[in-house]
This record gives sequence, structure tokens and C-alpha cells, in this order.
Amino acid sequence: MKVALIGVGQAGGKLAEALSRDPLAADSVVSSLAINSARADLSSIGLDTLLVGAERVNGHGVGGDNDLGATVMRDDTNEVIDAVSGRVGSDCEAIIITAGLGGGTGSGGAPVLAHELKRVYDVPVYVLGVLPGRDEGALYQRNAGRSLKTLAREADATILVDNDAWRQAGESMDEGYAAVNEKIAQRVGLLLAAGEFDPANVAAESVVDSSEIINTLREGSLAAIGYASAESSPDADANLNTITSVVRNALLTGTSLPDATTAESGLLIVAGRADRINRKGVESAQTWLEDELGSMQVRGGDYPLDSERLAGLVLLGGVERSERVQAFLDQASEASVAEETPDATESLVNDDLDDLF
Ligand SMILES: Nc1nc2c(ncn2[C@@H]2O[C@H](COP(=O)(O)OP(=O)(O)OP(=O)(O)O)[C@@H](O)[C@H]2O)c(=O)[nH]1
Repeated sequence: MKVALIGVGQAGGKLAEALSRDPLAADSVVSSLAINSARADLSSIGLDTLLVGAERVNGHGVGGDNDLGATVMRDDTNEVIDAVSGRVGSDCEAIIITAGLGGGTGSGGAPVLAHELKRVYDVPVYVLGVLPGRDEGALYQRNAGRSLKTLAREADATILVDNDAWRQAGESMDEGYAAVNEKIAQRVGLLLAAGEFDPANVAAESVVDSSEIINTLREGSLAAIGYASAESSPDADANLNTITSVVRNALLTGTSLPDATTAESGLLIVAGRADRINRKGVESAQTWLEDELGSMQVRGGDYPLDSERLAGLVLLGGVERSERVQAFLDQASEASVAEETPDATESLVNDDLDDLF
């Protein structure tokens, strides 16, 4: 699936950089751009960059104020659309915006950018949005809640990445960020590569094309992505259990949004050497996934990969009702009005969290 990648804010830029460097994503990411209001943060990103809001904040960032993040993006919309227009070619099938939702520039800027891009382009606009970890302060939680609520309305889908998802004891903050960015790049890189429909690719029993990714993401406003892999045997018969167990691990321990096991739709991709992929294993993994997600809309396909390992990738569409989204929105609402909210789907539309615009 060919995409244009736009990172907004510091986390967004680093995530876009990690994804554009991922070997599997190389053919899919046709262009990339990092946008920020902080000049210093842009200087360390190895992508084309664009500074916004120079007139208001003089290159110093917005200091966690996401209303100001939205304002600087809106003020500079013309420059941003100009910079993006050379990067969204006719082969582009989607635009992906990456952003940390807890800060100011990415949190406020990403929904404005999604809104503007949707006015200009027909292709879907997705956001890869990082939720602050549970220990991050009230400002981050509230920012992310307001951003998410606005993104649920403006973007075609927001794939959520929980900064607590893969936290390891003893890791520094920067090491933790780098690990999350790499893991997301690996998952999204594989998803995009698998979505590159190649008719000459006779090795795959059933290929995935970009419309299946788009249809999976169409089923809701929030999404998550999971992955796991294991050593495989040269004998495909011996890989039946390997496939079912990597798919279980991809969903139960490997998702970008822990506890997201209720979804409107799913896409399962099994990657590995074609002669090692056990068809019965793929079918039973797909059935298990349907039961587990409570969805009859689980699509599936293979991605031939020259590796000794077999991998399972799951894309979940419509995870609004999952526990982690509920817990996050409760925390964000408490940070905002000190009140419990009844239901996650409801929180995305009620007035406990203000929209950004
Ligand atoms: N996964 C990940 N999260 C990050 C990274 N850097 C920062 N974050 C998270 O992103 C949020 C802060 O957003 P930033 O991107 O730093 O802020 P910004 O959008 O540049 O906004 P301002 O600094 O306020 O101008 C916090 O929740 C951090 O935990 C990163 O490289 N990877």
C-alpha cells in the first residue's frame, strides 16, 4: 500500500523517521515530511522538514498547549498543503499522519492537518497516534483525550499506540520511546508491504491488497495493530500450532493497545516462507480471531517473506469499546472535569472532553 507519511511534533517526527527507515516499508512509503513548531526538534530528524508557527512561537514549540498547536497548524495551512502537495502522487493510496497525542504540536496539529487533507485529497487519511503512558501527567492525558475525540471525527481512522504497551523495567525514557517506535515501524511496515498487491506474486496462496486494509479500518474510528513471530519448521505440517500460537500472541500480548480484544473487524496476515505456511493453521487462527474479537469480519492473507520465522500480524478496526480506550478516556476526562464517564464510545461524542475545534 503506497502511502505519504507526515510526522507532526517531536514524537510524530521520530515515528515517521523510524517507519520510513523500516526495510519492509521501503517500497510503500513514497514520501515523507516532518512538521513541527520547534526548530531544534526538526534538526535531528532525517526527513524533509517544515517549521510551522514561526510567527507566533519563533521556533520554540508550543510547550504542551494543544490549542496553540492547533492554531499554528491552522495559521500555516497554506504552506503545509503546498509542502504536502508535491508528496501525494497519483500512486498514493493513503496518507498517514504520525503524532504523539499528549504534547502540544502533534496533539493539536494532527486533527487540523487531517481535516485539511481530507478537504483536498480523496484517499483516506489515517493517524498513527501515541497515547501517553498512565504515569504521564494530567496535561498529557487531557491533551490526548481532546485530540483523540477530535481525531475520531476528522480522520478516517486512528491507529492507537499505547506508550505503556511494551514498557520494560529499567529502561530509560528515550530507550523506551525508541523501542516503541521500532516496534510500530515493524508492524506498520509489514502491514503496508503486505498490502502491496503484486499479481506476479505467485508464491502467496492468498494475497492482501490495500482495499482490505482500507475496509478493515473503515469499520470504526479507532484501530490497533498486533504482531508476534516464532521459529518455524521446514515441514509445513509441523507449523500448524506455530501459526495458531503466533496469532494468539499477536493479539493477546503483542498489540499496540493492550487489552484491545473487542473489535468490529480484523485483518490477519501470516508472513513467512510460502512453503512453511500451514493452511489449516491459518484457517483455525482466523476462526479463533473471529471468536475472540466477536467479529465475523476477519479478513486474511499471506505475505511471503524469506525468513526462518513465521509471523502473525493483526489489524483491528473499531476498538472503541476496548478496555484500554475506556480506561484512557476515563483518565482523560478526570483530568479535565474530575468526572467518570459512562462509556468509551459515548466519551468520544459527549461534552466531558472539549473538542479542539
Ligand atoms: N512513542 C513515542 N512517544 C514519544 C516520543 N517522544 C515523545 N513521546 C510522547 O509524546 C508525548 C509528547 O509529545 P511530543 O511529540 O513530545 O510533543 P510535541 O507534539 O512536539 O508538542 P510540544 O513539545 O508541546 O510543542 C508524550 O506523551 C510522550 O510520552 C517518541 O519518540 N516515541
